[in-house]
Amino acid sequence: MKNDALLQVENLEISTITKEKKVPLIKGASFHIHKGEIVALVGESGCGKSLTAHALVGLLEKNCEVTGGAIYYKNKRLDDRNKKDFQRIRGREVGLLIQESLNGLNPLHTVKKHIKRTLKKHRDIPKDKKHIYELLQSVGFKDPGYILSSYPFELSGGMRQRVLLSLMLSLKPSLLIADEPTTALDTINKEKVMQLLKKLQKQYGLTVLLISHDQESVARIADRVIRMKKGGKISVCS
Ligand SMILES: Nc1ncnc2c1ncn2[C@@H]1O[C@H](COP(=O)(O)OP(=O)(O)OP(=O)(O)O)[C@@H](O)[C@H]1O
Repeated sequence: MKNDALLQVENLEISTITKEKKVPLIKGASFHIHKGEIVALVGESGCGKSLTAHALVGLLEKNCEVTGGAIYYKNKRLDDRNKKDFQRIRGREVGLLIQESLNGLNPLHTVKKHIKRTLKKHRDIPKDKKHIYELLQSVGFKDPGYILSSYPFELSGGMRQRVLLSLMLSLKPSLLIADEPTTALDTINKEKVMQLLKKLQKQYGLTVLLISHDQESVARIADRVIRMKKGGKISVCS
């Protein structure tokens, strides 16, 4: 394995397991990400991008398993960890931003409550007003006070997506996996979220695995684009 990679995926195989048999869904997926890089993983619908993303954070569905290959994160095997280990790694080390996360915003809670609840889970992260304001400013909000007092339904899709991103970033993950982070957004908001990721990469050295079926939109901000073929094989696009 390449020792200087933050994440190294080698010959990954993910299968569905039933009582009778194991059916591979992806096979032979290999790629790596260096610290501070934005790598876009593209490929047609159903090729296995989301499965890969979920395997990286230990969130495969119950009927799926990593059945071959290896995942290394900071030079340590990741795929053989137990549930508890993954809970510790998720959020603080590796953050996963998915479309469905938007549904995770509680309509009865203000943004302030969402942020406080996220921060409360981690003792060593600053929770003062200045820090929270900076966090919201870092995702492009010019009036954090207004956003903090808002409920999710009072915000646009793009704003909610940026609130989610701020929740993820508050935990300072070493690696952010963003799976189709802009699907529900219009073109202007799509571009805003993309540019924001680029800005965060430059400012904070954020490392991002950006998953999308839309190569054109992610290629603009990615340092490298890799393509997954149906069945899992990965080739380098640029
Ligand atoms: N829990 C599961 N059980 C059985 N098959 C699954 C499961 N999850 C995914 N698959 C299958 O694995 C393949 C890859 O799915 P995946 O969701 O990773 O595709 P994708 O590349 O992310 O597609 P999209 O761009 O549409 O999100 C698909 O054929 C899908 O039907």
